Amino acid sequence: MQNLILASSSPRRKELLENLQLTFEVSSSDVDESFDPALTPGEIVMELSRRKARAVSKDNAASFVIGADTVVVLDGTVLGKPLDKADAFTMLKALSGKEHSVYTGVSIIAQGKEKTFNVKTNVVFWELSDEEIHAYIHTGEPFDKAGSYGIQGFGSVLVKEIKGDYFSIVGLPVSRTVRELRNAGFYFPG
Ligand SMILES: Cc1cn([C@H]2C[C@H](O)[C@@H](COP(=O)(O)OP(=O)(O)OP(=O)(O)O)O2)c(=O)[nH]c1=O
Repeated sequence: MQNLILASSSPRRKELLENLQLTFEVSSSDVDESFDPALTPGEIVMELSRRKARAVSKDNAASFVIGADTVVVLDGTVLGKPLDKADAFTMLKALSGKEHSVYTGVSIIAQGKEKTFNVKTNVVFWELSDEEIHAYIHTGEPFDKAGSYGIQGFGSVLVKEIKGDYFSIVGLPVSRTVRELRNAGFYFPG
């Protein structure tokens, strides 16, 4: 019997895996999310996803463990989650009318083997008025999300174009993840 664990506290990642009707547990641990600023965004999300997966895998060596991490990158600057309303406003104002990249790293640990990859998706925002930004912040949606927006919610209205994998922006590149799980020996019926 194969055991799958999602090493994440993100309700969005849980929902994306649930869509596949997979049976899995959720187990997250507080890992240090600081990173070396000299790393590229792809390296950062891979490093953090690896830390999250390893923290859970160490006590669950027989399971398939998935860790993930998402950041938004605008003109070379890495944007994580906003600290407060003012920080969210600064991020959304900076993203307005521009194209940015969303990087999601995924780490799969299974039977002592580790596979880590990252997926980059570009997103173009409409020009946003200050009123629109304030109204969006008022929804409360930005606060637990990289770049201060959620494309799956009210944030969808801010987005003009997506170039790449929608699911990766939400926090888990589902198809690549399942393909890598299969490569690691996981049986996926779909
Ligand atoms: C850009 C974007 C990010 N996000 C979310 C995905 C992630 O949950 C979050 C980025 O933070 P992460 O640190 O990647 O994840 P997390 O803290 O939510 O969960 P954990 O570390 O336990 O796995 O931003 C959206 O939900 N929608 C979006 O459009």
